[in-house]
Amino acid sequence: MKSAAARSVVLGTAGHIDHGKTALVHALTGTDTDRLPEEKSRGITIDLGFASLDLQDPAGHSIQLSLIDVPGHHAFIRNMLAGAGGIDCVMLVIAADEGIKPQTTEHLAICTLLGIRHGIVVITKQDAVAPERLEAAHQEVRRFVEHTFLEDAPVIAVSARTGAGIPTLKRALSQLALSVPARNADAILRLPLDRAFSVRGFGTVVTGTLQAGSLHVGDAVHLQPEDRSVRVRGIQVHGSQVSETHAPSRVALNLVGVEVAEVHRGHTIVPPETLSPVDTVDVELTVLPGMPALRHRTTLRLHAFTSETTARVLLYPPGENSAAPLARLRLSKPLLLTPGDRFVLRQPSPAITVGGGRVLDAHPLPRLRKAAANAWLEQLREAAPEQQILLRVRRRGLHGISITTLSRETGLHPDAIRPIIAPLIASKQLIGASMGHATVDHFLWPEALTEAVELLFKELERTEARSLSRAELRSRTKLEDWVFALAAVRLVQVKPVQTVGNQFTLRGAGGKEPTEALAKVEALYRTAGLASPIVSEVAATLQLPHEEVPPLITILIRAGKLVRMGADNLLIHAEALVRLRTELQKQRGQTFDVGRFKALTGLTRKHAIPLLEYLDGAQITRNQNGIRTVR
Ligand SMILES: Nc1nc2c(ncn2[C@@H]2O[C@H](COP(=O)(O)OP(=O)(O)OP(=O)(O)O)[C@@H](O)[C@H]2O)c(=O)[nH]1
Repeated sequence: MKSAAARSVVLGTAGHIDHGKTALVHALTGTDTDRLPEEKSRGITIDLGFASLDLQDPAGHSIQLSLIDVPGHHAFIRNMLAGAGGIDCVMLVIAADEGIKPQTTEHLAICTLLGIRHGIVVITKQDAVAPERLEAAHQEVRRFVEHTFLEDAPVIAVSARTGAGIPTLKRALSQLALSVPARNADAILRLPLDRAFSVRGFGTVVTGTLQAGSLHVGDAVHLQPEDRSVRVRGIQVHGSQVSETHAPSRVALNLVGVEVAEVHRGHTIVPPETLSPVDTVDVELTVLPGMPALRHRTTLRLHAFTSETTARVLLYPPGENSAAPLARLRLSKPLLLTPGDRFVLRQPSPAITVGGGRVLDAHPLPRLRKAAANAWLEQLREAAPEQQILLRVRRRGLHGISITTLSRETGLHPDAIRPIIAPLIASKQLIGASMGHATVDHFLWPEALTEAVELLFKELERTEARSLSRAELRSRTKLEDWVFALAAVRLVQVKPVQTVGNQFTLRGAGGKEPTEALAKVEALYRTAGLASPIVSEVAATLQLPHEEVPPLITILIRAGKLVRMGADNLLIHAEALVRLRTELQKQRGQTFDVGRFKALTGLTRKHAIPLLEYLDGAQITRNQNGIRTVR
């Protein structure tokens, strides 16, 4: 964020055609913002114009005012909207001779819909009217701004032609700039582009009003909605080369990695892998006074920042706040939107502004029932930032949410989310997990953890063996790795479950009353004696599901019924081993090699070798160069 000594504020003009906006910007800054030949020949503004004004606050600190001059002609409202979408405050221009006209009203309404709360009213062309008319214009203006955000704004009469009133206006603009609150420093870098052109020797240059964050020369950024990587080769702010710039500011960027034909107004620059375009948003609507209520399934034009698209309005059932109905907007083209973003809705024909609104959620969950989504939005719309985070974690249920997704959903930088979420974790309103990283970066609603534990427990109860390996339990419950890890820890704390290695077993399972499958497996090994089956053969022989056998074997090993031969997959029933041991003890001191052992026992080499190694390990035989002696 910039220091108070170099405050930067973006001011937009607004007002009816020919009321003197461009002339006023020229009188204030010396810049003629009408640059297009058609603008010159027709004497009207068609597209946005840009200028800057260096002011000082009473303490002598400099204020840089970026001015965006917008067209007043009703045919160019979409250009006006592209400019007004990113301003901090407005200068509503009204000609003394004409007074309030249709676009005076429409522009003020648009500024209100865009959430602009600071501004100034300028009565222009004071030189062209008699003092009585000027006085009447003043009164007309005062009545006009009653009950609007400009109600208490200064109203200053000027003449761009004679320069009268301009010094007073400059002082009022300094005051206005000081009253504008600083931009949200927690928001993710975002630069909606309003122009793209090519400059000989440099290549692609884009311009826009930096809404949030900072840009530095050399930054790797993404161009949305194409999600294209580009690099910032150079930055200019009001004609001066700079190495970095901070929101809010008017910036021109020289980009590497994109041709001029591939980038245009409506594209947005964001940091890589952060914000992404969306085509469905849940919003709070505002309908302008005098306009009929919006109908379900109406199609309108939506304007947000420098973007526009067609939006289909799907109304939620009317709630308590009938002045601001909730709706889902389906956009015909993905746009970059985050909660809190304002937008304007226009009817295509006749082209009029009907309303606008505020984005509540740009990532609605798919397949969520309408009533549930509606209830959630009703809570969200009034919620403070920390409550919003709680609501967002809670609605993810068993899936929980990562800090990256939370950042994308809220539009807030992860570093801004962490201090909000840390007290929520400390007070146990949320559960945090660190997936092997130093920082906690995944979050879960406490009741979701309880639910996950129940899921694991039920899964164990459902299996015949009452025992499952970690991998099997995880794949059956289909929980995210990190949620499973949290639930597995909690499972053994709160449920009658024990773990041995990677095996989860219900306590008491495999005890006095062996289950049917357990008995079958044991019987198979008992009958086989030393020539026992390998594990994969057990499932086939007994026609058991493949994955159920290892847990049963684990239970039998733990119960002392089966003995594992070394690291091999060979298991032998304990009774067969006892018989062999008794047999060998009768032959103490005798020697034999592998071949003789095979002949005596009838075993193949595959069985004989691990069994002999087991006997050596158990100190029943001693091995000297392949010749065993019975101890
Ligand atoms: N007498 C007088 N004429 C003015 C004054 N300001 C502007 N004009 C004239 O009014 C006409 C329109 O002025 P602009 O500044 O182009 O009006 P605008 O509001 O920018 O028009 P659009 O951008 O097309 O909406 C021009 O002929 C100006 O010379 C003023 O203070 N006094």
